[in-house]
Amino acid sequence: MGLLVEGVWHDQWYDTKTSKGEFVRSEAQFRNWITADGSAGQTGDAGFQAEAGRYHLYVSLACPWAHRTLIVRELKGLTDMISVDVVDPLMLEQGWALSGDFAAATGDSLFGYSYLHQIYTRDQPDYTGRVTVPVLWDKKLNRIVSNESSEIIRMFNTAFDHLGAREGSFYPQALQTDIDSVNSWIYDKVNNGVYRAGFATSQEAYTKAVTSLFDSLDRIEAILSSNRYLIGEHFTEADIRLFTTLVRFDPVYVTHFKCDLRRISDYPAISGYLREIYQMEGIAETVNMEHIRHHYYRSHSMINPTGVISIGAEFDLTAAHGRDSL
Ligand SMILES: N[C@@H](CCC(=O)N[C@@H](CS)C(=O)NCC(=O)O)C(=O)O
Repeated sequence: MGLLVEGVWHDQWYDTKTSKGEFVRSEAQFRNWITADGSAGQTGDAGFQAEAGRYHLYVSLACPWAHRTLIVRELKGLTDMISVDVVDPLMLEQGWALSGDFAAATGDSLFGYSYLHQIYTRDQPDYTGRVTVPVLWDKKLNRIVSNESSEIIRMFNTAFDHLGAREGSFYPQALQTDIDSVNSWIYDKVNNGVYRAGFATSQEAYTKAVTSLFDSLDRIEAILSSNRYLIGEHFTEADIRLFTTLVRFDPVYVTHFKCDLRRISDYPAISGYLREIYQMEGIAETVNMEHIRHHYYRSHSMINPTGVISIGAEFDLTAAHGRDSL
């Protein structure tokens, strides 16, 4: 675990000293957008026109943020248009590695690099910042388009539609206000909340994060008790974003991140909802529990110095979900 400072790799854990033990996630720095016609998107440069075969994703199968991009790529039918490399599950002294030495890890098919930080410095030799997944790479311009998953899924959602992507939007115009509002508290308290609990280095910071996490899961349980999805009957990107956290919750976050007030299996509506999404066509193939469990338990040595992987609670994702009646 580490970061680049002016293009040089430094092995260091997150600094929580200046934030009273709170984990504060840094902003992603590459914020260009692929668009249908190559015009500039909401931020960044123009010139990233949607083209089949031009773009490449670097993901970790362990990472909930990268997982979102894999799901939208799959559901939008973009698997033949956008290629993917999968990093090794363990993120150690050199950060994300590309040895390919683990089932389903691919190595780097573009450059044969050993570490993801080499992709960052290939684009920006003096880059300062964290080296995170996902990374969306442009094979034509040899540049990083984006390393922000929330924006990558929006590009996948529409930019390739005229090239034959599957129809339908996970962020339809009429629902955008509702989706944005749900995303904002779920991001802060749940998606990032588990990390704020797990990476806290003070009791106060941990208690604050874990309390708002479970208050929010209670709120989600109430919503899902009468609604099939977060936004009524519409399955949207808000559900995809929540799913990638939920599927890691009982197997990892409960024990490894000390999110142990309740388990997802204690929430009937959320459990059914998690199962339903897992069972949607194409989703189960994006879930790799080996990568997930190896990554967390073996990469965060300051949380789990022995590297022992817990046995994990039983939870059958393939059991009947019972959500049809909603
Ligand atoms: N804002 C980013 C966050 C991505 C992120 O933090 N990914 C984690 C893996 S789950 C990572 O690569 N962490 C490495 C690090 O922080 O050094 C996004 O949503 O794309």
